Amino acid sequence: MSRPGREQPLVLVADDDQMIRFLTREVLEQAGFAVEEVDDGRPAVAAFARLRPDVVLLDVMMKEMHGFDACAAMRALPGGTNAPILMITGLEDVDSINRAYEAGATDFVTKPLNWTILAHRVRYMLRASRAVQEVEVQKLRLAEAQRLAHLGSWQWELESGRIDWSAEMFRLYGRGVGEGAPDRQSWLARVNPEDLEELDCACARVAAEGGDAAVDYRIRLPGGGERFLHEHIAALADEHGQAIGLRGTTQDVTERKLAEARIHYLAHHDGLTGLPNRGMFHEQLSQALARATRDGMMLAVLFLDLDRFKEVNDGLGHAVGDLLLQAVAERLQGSVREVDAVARLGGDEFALVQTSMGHPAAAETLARRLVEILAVPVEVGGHQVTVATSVGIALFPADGADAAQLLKSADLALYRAKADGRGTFRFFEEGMNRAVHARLQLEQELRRGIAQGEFVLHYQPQHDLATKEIRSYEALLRWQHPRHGLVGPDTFITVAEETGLIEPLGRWVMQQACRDAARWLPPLKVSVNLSPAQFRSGDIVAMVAEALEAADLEPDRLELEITESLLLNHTETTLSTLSRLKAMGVRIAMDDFGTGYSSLAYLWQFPFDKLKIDRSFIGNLNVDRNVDAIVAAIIGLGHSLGMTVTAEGVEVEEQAKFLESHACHEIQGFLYGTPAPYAGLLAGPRPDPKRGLDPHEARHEGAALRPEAGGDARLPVAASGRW
Ligand SMILES: Nc1nc2c(ncn2[C@@H]2O[C@H](COP(=O)(O)O[C@H]3[C@@H](O)[C@H](n4cnc5c(=O)[nH]c(N)nc54)O[C@@H]3COP(=O)(O)O)[C@@H](O)[C@H]2O)c(=O)[nH]1
Repeated sequence: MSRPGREQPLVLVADDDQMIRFLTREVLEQAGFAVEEVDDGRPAVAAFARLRPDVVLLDVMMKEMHGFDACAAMRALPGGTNAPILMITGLEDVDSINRAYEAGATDFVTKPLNWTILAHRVRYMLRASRAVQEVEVQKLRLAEAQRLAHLGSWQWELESGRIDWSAEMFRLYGRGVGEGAPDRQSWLARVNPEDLEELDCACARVAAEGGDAAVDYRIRLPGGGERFLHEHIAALADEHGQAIGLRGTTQDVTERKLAEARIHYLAHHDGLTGLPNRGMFHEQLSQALARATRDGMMLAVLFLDLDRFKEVNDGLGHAVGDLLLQAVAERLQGSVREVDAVARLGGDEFALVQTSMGHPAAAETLARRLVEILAVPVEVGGHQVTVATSVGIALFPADGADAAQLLKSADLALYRAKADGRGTFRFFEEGMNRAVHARLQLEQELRRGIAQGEFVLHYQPQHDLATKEIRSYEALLRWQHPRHGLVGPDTFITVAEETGLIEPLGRWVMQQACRDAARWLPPLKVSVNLSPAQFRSGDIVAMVAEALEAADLEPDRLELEITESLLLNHTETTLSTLSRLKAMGVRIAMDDFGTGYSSLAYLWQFPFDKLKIDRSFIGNLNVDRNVDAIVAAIIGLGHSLGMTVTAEGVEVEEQAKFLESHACHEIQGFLYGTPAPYAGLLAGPRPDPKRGLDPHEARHEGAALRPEAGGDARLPVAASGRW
């Protein structure tokens, strides 16, 4: 029962009467206490400070400092607040007793002392003191635990309105611990008005019905800012079970709430642009649909896709691609009303809900504006980037009754916008579904056809107009479809380009054409068509070099036909690729010349080896004088620039005569030979015993009608390793 490190409890006895001190010591030592004596108030205070006794017996009447003052002084010392101090008064008057309590005495006894019960009295005091100490320790521990857990506690007496707060409650509310408990009004004034009703109702319910309740609410801190609190409220009942008050525990859950809010945000927003993601857009659209149904209004779903975003990503890097997407998101947000929702659905796809519309024209106006705004070049990562945007529009209620259906319709409309030339918008129409379905089927078929090796090359000769000798063959792709027969490239090239299948397909064409040409006698050449999509994906220079090397074909026997559309975008990159190909020794031909918008500008920028006059001009030769003049001018241009001029689509003798009279170098067309399988070429020329065809004797007539021999121009099946 004594202090730690002390075997017996120590009693400090302060009395100026030596006899009393002696007798007290005798009694207490016999009862198992250790005793320290002093004869006045001042040494008593000093001894208290030094020894920290477990109990003090303090006489009131002493010479220098009486017991009241000594008691008050001890209380002010460390450890003095709860120390058990027994005052010994000689006077049994009320005034002395009051003074003793006022000075802080724990209890008092009067003289003459009853020696029999003194030791018991001291023991009880000591026990009571220990209990108080224990409670104090527990309170401190509880306060510390509450502080660590940000857990406050409070009690509210209903009748008096008195509210007690624990120290942590003050801290939670951003107030000084000693500031004094609040009243109901000042407490609730701190609660966020949006949450007040819920908290107030919960308190009222518990007060009226008993039991408990839990509420989450926000409070406003004195210095600004908010804190989230979790409140557990329980009723305080009297012995009859009647509610006399409320008590509660209050926990700071700000961090958890913020983390939850962050998780919720991340789950519903796109990390790159901060826009709502697909899931949230679905929710927003469903809510907008519910409102539109209720108000009998129209709404529009606009589905946006950036045209050629992949080129930016691949060409300038993903960091630039990301910046571009952020810039697009900003522009989109800046172009819609606050009530309209904008979202990034993934990749370069964005979507928008336009609400409260009276007429479809509003959606058209918005779509037009978006196409325009997004077409303005963006400065990202030191690059001026221009992307066009295609927009598909679906209207509610006409094009779908729910979010999923509307999105599908808008997607189909987008698909049409892209197919119709990009950088434009289209409204959903019945029938789009069927068209898209057919296109998807074609894509699947194409994949299967590639895997099965169903593609073959046909060759069409290009004749020297003066000598009538074949200068080269143009390789033209055909699909030997198991059900549809021989399918021309116009049916599938666009889908191959859009799906990226043009890359493996084009690679195979290049390899096969080089392999075939290597079997012809020099200088017979082969022309291969290149799609702009092939320039966008992969390294075309390496692809050509590999094909030449694998076939052991001299580069100057390969001619690459490109169209003006290739030069419309990223001219600099494309021109540099073309220059690298030309530097390898490969010849470059401008196909379909005259059909583009700025043909002449391209001629000035790149030294093409050949110009192929588009067959739309040749078909109108001798029919339209203007066409005659244009064709004559193109031939003259080719002569001046030192380029070979080839006329495509020559079908009748008169056309050939016109071209001959204007010194056109080469002609290609059904008049001199239709495209035919490789084996069909043998119909005219005599094969070279060592290598293949002799071009000077080669004639190509009716070859297409001949059955294919050997099928060596077929696309190899996947097992060949290249696929
Ligand atoms: N990227 C690739 N494109 C290719 C490849 N193979 C072909 N193509 C392109 O597909 C388009 C259609 O080609 P095709 O159906 O083969 O038509 C060619 C000829 O058959 C046709 N032609 C030739 N002479 C005449 C004629 O006298 N009259 C007439 N009506 N048509 C004729 O012209 C097409 C060749 O044109 P061009 O390429 O412009 O020289 C076509 O655009 C092909 O380029 C491929 O492997 N990759």
